Formats: sequence, structure tokens, C-alpha cells
Amino acid sequence: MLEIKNLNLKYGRIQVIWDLTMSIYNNEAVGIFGPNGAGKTTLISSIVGLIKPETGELIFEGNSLIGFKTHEIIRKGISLVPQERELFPFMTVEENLKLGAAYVPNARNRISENLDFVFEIFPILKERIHQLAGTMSGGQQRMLAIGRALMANPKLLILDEPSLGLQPSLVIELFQKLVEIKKSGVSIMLAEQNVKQGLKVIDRGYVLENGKIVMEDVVQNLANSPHIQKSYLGV
Ligand SMILES: Nc1ncnc2c1ncn2[C@@H]1O[C@H](COP(=O)(O)OP(=O)(O)OP(=O)(O)O)[C@@H](O)[C@H]1O
Repeated sequence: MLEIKNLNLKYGRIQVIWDLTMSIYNNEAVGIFGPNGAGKTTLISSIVGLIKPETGELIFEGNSLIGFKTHEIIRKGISLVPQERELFPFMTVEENLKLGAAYVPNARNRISENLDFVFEIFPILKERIHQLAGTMSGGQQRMLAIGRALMANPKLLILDEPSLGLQPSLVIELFQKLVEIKKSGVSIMLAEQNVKQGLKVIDRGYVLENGKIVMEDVVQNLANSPHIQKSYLGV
């Protein structure tokens, strides 16, 4: 589904991503684990057209993404839940959700089906449908941000540290929702520092350190790896 080949990304003269190659298959949940500043957000920004690669390829369903604008990339089926929630706090839950479909003609024709899907996964959003987004708790706002991304009808949902700032019980609840979303047929790319919970969601993962992939494996092998256990799980 998504193939990234020999990607190099720079901010000015400072190189942040080095010769990165990775892939995501249909119906797969893939983790990108790494500490603060490893380059996860930068990598994601390049996929959704916010940063132009220095060199390398970004291929989605056989076609290059390079040169396309973010809204065009969303239309192709990639939806991002950014680290900053980017909700409209003075708009209701319903208005925020509907805006998620705004850029995508296919999704605009499926608003009520997609709303039903989002409410099935996050029933709390249905209960709070007329509430202003900014008055909801952090966890509920995170659910709304994911719901909004789902309203664009994505084939691939990219999440940039969805656990950030949430209490542990909410992280567990939220990540169970990600498993449900994956079961519905949406592929997932999960960038996370919370490896312990992230491992419960993914099929396969990459470890990104200082802009380079230092490990790539299926979830069981990652969970059993001494490097992961020592550096990320505190074992
Ligand atoms: N706009 C920018 N200009 C210059 N350097 C940047 C910019 N954004 C990020 N960086 C640098 O690029 C590196 C990677 O940052 P990035 O945000 O991609 O990491 P990350 O793994 O997503 O970490 P975090 O979880 O903190 O977002 C860091 O050294 C950071 O300081």
C-alpha cells in the first residue's frame, strides 16, 4: 500500500531522516517507535506532503505522492491525526466530524454512513454530538480527532503520538479503538513513544532513532528484543 524508499529529509542544512526505507501493506497496523526528536513527525509530514523530500520515493498504491498537496493526498486515501489536535474548539462535535469529509468528494457522499461508523467506534461522540469540541476532556478530544480523520474515508490512517498527554487508562481504551478500526479494513501507521501500549495495536514495527531505522520486525520479535525491552519497556 505505502512504500517509502531511500528517503532523505532535511530542514535547511540539517538532515533529519537518513535513507529510510519502509512499507505498509493492506490491512496492516505498523508502528514507528522512537524517542522524542527521532524524526517521526518529520517522516509523517513528508508522507502527507508538508515537507518535500531531498531524495527518495513515497509511493501509495503504486503512484508517487511527491509533488502533491496535502488535500490531494487525503483524497487518495491517507488521513492524518496530527500531534496537535487541530480541532475547531468553538464548533460542535458534529461540525468537526463533518469537516473531516470536506476535502474528499467520495467522503462527502458518504457522510451519514461514515458518521455511523465513527459513532459505532466512539459512542461517546454520539452522546456529545452537540457539545463544543473545546469543552470536552483531552481523551474525548483525541477520539474526536481520530473520528474526524476517519470521516475522510481513509485507506491508511496515520496517527502521530495519539497517547500524548493522556492518562494510562485512556491510552489503553484509545488503543483498543485502533484495533477495532484496523479490523474494519483501515491500515494504520502509528508513531509512538509509548511502545508498551503500541505493541498491543501493531502487526509489525520499525524503530527510528536519530533519523535512521535501527530495527524492523513483527510484533512478537519486537516485544522480545533486548533493545526494545531495555530502551523502551524499562525491563
Ligand atoms: N521545523 C523544523 N525546523 C528545524 N528542525 C526541526 C523542525 N522540526 C523538527 N526539527 C528537528 O528534527 C528532528 C526530528 O524531529 P521530529 O519532530 O520529527 O521528531 P519526533 O520523533 O516526531 O519527536 P516528537 O515526538 O518530539 O515530535 C529533531 O531534532 C527536531 O529538533
